Amino acid sequence: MKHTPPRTHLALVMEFLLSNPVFFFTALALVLSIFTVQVLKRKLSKRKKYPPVAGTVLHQLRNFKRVHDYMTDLAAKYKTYRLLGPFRTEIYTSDPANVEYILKSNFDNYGKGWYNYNILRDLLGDGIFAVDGEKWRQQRKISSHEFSTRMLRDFSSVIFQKSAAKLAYKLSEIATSNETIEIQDVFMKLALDSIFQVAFGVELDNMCESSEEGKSFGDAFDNSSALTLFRYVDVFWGIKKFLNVGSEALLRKNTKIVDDFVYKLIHRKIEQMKKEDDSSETMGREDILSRFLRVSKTDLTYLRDIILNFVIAGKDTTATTLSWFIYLLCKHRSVQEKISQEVEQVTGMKKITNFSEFASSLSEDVLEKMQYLHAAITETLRIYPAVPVDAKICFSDDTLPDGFSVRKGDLVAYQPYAMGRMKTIWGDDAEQFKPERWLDKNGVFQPESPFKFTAFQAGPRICLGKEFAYRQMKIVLAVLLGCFKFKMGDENRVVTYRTMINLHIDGGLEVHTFQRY
Ligand code: HEM
Repeated sequence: MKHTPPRTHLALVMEFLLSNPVFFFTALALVLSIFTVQVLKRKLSKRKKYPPVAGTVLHQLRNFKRVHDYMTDLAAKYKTYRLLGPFRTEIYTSDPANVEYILKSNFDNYGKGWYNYNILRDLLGDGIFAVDGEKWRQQRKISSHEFSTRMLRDFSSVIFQKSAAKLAYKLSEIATSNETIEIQDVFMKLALDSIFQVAFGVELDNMCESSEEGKSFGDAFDNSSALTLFRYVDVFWGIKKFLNVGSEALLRKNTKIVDDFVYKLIHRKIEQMKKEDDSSETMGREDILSRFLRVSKTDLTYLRDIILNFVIAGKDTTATTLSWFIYLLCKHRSVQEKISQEVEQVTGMKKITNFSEFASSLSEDVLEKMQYLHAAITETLRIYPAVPVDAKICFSDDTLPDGFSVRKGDLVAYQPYAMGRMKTIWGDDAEQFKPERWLDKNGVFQPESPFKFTAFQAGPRICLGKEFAYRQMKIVLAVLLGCFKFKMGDENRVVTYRTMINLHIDGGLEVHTFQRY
């Protein structure tokens, strides 16, 4: 018997195709089109244009102390550029069209991602700052509703007025001595006290340091925030956490103090509310925690995460902005004088001795009339934005409006600090402090596109506390400038920032205060 060698699958397929010409040509066309698509794809991907490489993350590290200015210099050369890093490419843009694209038009493709979540979750949990997708959407929805209620607005205004008056009393003591006061530290304490009271309905009184518990929470809270941010530059943090050593052991200890305090307050509030339910007295508690407890029976961890995220969001941002504002007014005495005059004109009050009464008179209608003050706060944020760089992770390969491509996993950041200094955006006087640039000829504030003025981010994730922050800052500053004059402790000092996530004044700001009249 003739032995026929076994035929391979390929031989069988070829035999079948040759005996069926229709199949043969169809298969040939299919193979050719797949091949053509592959070749085209390869050509197209070769044609992809990536942003110019402006350096590496090592250059960034070498310029760490002045990193925002280093990146501003790069931004003046390239609107969009790349820095190469060991784990990912970092893309920085100051082009408003790109900013609009990543923050709004293609919002779903840019977010916190696993990278940020992993770093932030020990402190922020599943709070709004750390998450994306459905978890974010849900919290954004309930929180924006809460922030827009009249109840919360009125409740928080009273807290801001009281804390501004308290600060005024403290400054009036300094004004009669020849001493200086470190105003950034005072603003930090004031901001924590106010936001904590709005969030939990409890007075910490950090500013006057009268409560031991409040002080130890305040310290632990600051330490946990700083240690969490340290993870961004510490490549060994994961191992240190596993071994519970060094900065990670400290972080665990401090987060525990924060958690114990917060859970105690939540439990206390639940007990209080139960008692009030029994006696049908449910009104009068408008802090965020009470409102959340009333509308939903959510689990305690989630509640802790939601509320603690507000405290983190609202503290350093407001405090640093107030500090830079006072610094800029010390450097620009004529602006300081104009604001004081505006406060005097709008309120009709000149020689103010009762600070509490004056602060209580600062209703929303009164604040609305302070257009120059509004412009000066906005101008401060343009030059010294509380969040100087804000990075997202790209979720899938993409091309930005300027034609530059980005790859999945790349870090893509917009840069409020650099953008605030770009002549292409603000004109030749970009680096000058000029509140007038925000006013029309009738002195009415004119907002800019949020994709140019990016201090509050933009798009669906725009800062939720923007109006809240303006209201707080306007109340505090109207009281301070209605009552006092400010001068730097050391006029010759070169003031600069400390490189952190928020733009703090390095070493704080010592100022002299004087009664206005
Ligand atoms: C000068 C004051 C402030 C500035 C400049 C500012 C700026 C910002 C920026 C840049 C972001 C985006 C951060 C990110 O990418 O995650 C943000 C988000 C946020 N801010 Fe503010 N903020 C200020 C005050 C506040 C205050 C007082 C609150 C609340 C009490 C607040 C609540 C939030 C929240 C909840 C988010 C997260 C929004 C989201 O992811 O959907 N902010 N803010």
